[in-house]
Amino acid sequence: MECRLNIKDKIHWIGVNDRETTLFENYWPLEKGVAYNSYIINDDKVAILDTVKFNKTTEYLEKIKEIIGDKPVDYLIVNHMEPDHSGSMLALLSTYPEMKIVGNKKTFPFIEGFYGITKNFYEVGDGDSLELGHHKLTFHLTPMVHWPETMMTYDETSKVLFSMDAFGGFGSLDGGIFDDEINYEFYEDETRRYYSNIVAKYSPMVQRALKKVGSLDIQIVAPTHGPVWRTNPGEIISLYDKWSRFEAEEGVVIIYGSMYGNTAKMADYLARIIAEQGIKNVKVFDASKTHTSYILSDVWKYKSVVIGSCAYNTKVFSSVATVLEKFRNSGLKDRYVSVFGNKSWSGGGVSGIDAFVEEIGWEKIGQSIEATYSPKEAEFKALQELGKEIAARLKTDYPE
Ligand SMILES: Cc1cc2nc3c(=O)[nH]c(=O)nc-3n(C[C@H](O)[C@H](O)[C@H](O)COP(=O)(O)O)c2cc1C
Repeated sequence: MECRLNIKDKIHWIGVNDRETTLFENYWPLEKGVAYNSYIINDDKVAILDTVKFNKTTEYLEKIKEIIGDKPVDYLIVNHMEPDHSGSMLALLSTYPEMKIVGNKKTFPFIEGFYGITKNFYEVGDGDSLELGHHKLTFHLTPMVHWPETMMTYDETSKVLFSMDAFGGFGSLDGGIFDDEINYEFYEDETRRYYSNIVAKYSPMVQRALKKVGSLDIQIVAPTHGPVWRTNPGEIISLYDKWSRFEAEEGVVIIYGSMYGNTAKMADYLARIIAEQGIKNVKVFDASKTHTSYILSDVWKYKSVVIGSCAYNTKVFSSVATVLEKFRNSGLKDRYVSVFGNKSWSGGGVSGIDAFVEEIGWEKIGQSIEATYSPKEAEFKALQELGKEIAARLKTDYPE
């Protein structure tokens, strides 16, 4: 992509696309790639905001050179130290040895620990400013969104918020880089998937950060992944606000684990009942087929969750157990939950999910339904009642 891509005034996007890495953090699928966004302000002083992952360093350094020619880079502003953004730092410092590395006091131990760099540090505190000539940057410390050292940088001149991973999403930038140039629905989904997978555990800190930058006049949100939000920055800010308050939409996510189809049959039956009641957003996931990444993203979106499992060596089936562990770790609150499953002797699946429900504190709808060998008349009747109860609750919560 054109490396001179201008954001505003003297600010350029110098990010890169990564379509080779298959798993983000070696866990979350990147079916549509990811972009590592970096920005350069080519003012009297040259400042770069965050770098890119190490696998893209050569391309990245070329982009910088094309913009600034023989000028040196004066500052590298480190909003976030995760290696997908700091991975080219050492190469950048080797190319520009006089460059000052700007961070807060929590940033520098990461720099030394990861890269052995101990010099050129320029420490800033909350509210400090840095003049580049025309542009004036201020620093806003936003710890634990989602690492200890995280901060955001605001350009007072151009009203751009460099927000690091906050407001970022999966998906490479395929030509379109601004919110008015892209398929919005795709990037909204991928941004929610990124939020629920990567940032969500720290939702209370996200709320704190939103309050902190809420008084700024933000005309452009420039995150380190996903689109740059220039036409409607308020949209992504309000989505983040909604997600970090655990606000949900009308809909049901049914997740099941099944070896021989009996639990799957119950899931499909329940889905049909709920749809018959007029609930349009009903998603059914086989936990053994769909990566937890996508399930978590939809559970972040919809209010009602139904979890089903066969009994497996006295426990919840392994693929469902993985999903439950991710739910637990994500800190998600305020969901409805219902439970079903199958056994052939003393069980373990349904009782395991029940223990999870007890622990996570979501509101339970209906009684747990457990079939033995295979679901029969009694279980189908119970599923009918459950489906109606879930739908009725949603209709009350989300009146048309
Ligand atoms: C490897 C294996 C382990 C099982 N462990 C248990 C168990 O611990 N307790 C139990 O009641 N049933 C156990 N079962 C039986 C299944 O849970 C039962 O047949 C159930 O109906 C399967 O549901 P499904 O068709 O959705 O896979 C086990 C079955 C298999 C194949």
